[in-house]
Amino acid sequence: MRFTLREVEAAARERLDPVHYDYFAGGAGDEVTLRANEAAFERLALLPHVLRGTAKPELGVTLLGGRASMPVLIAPTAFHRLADPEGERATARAAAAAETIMMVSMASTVAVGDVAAAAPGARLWFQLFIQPDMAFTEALVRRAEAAGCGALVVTADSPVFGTRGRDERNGFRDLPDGLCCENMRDGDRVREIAFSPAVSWEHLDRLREITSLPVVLKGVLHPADARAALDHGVSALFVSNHGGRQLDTAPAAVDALPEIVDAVGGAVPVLLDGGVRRGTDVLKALALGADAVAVGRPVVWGLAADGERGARRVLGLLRAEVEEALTLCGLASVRDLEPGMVRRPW
Ligand SMILES: Cc1cc2nc3c(=O)[nH]c(=O)nc-3n(C[C@H](O)[C@H](O)[C@H](O)COP(=O)(O)O)c2cc1C
Ligand SMILES: CC(C)CC(=O)C(=O)O
Repeated sequence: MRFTLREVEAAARERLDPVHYDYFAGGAGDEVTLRANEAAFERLALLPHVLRGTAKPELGVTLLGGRASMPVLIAPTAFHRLADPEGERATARAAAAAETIMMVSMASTVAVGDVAAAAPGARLWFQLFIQPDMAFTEALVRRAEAAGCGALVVTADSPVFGTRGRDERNGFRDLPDGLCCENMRDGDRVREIAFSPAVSWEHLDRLREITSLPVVLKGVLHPADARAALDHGVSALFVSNHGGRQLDTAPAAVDALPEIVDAVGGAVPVLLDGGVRRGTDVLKALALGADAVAVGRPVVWGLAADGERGARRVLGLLRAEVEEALTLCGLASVRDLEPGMVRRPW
């Protein structure tokens, strides 16, 4: 039995090809940001209340008109079939069982429509790297709409693909034969995902013109960009440094959160990912103003360790930890978390 996310990761590591483990685990540059994401949570202390006379705490949240049974969502990660033959189908079934939202990566190894078909009742959002070829971007949007996705998660932190030393040293460039980015099919070819520094706010405006789906802007760290995003009509902001895989030495996600929350001023929901490994991390992010968090690697570790069951286990562990931490903090609901409950001990 695996009792913590760390144990799930250790089990995944044993089962994965080391090259694929490194792809999932690694970060950009010296992995400063990768380490900082978890370290920043550890540095924060939770200040509990006592004698509140509460009952079993309420964990549910409503985001963009949809409900999640807990404030822990599944961040978009690529290539799930490297971790498990069922790939994103298994992840989506685990998401449906946990009644939480799965963000399906544009680089999924199962097409988004097939992910939806495999997991009736799953709440899916589609992650998009805006392609400079807006006609193809529109085709992707239509696939996401047809699959019933409830939002587009536009990843803005990847004008180029970050350099990950582990992948360079391992020579990991391509997916094994038989696997590809299924959403990138275009007639009888599979397109490469384009990462382009030319993508701008104008592209975001054009995207909003071609779809009525709400847009979640992912990868925002600068408060000025959060304000600009509001001017461009985004429906939610997603504080993220891509799990330390893009700009190394960008701040830890939870350290960047308060300024973004301040800039947003409650106008739209704020999400966060990066380094969430414990229920107490979830409480800290919510106390500092996030409406929900997402986990990337932990779900991949669950998948690699034990397929759909492993992904369910990860989500179940996080749910139990959030519930226990809320109870120990004397809170009746995730909504009762406030900034005064988080301290930097020094
Ligand atoms: C293996 C892997 C693949 C990822 N693929 C994508 C992706 O396709 N699109 C995207 O927007 N973010 C991607 N991310 C970033 C995640 O959405 C998320 O920001 C990050 O994993 C959160 O950090 P955590 O892994 O510490 O939870 C990926 C991250 C990992 C680890
Ligand atoms: C294949 C990539 C699009 C996935 C990604 O964003 C990542 O590896 O961080």
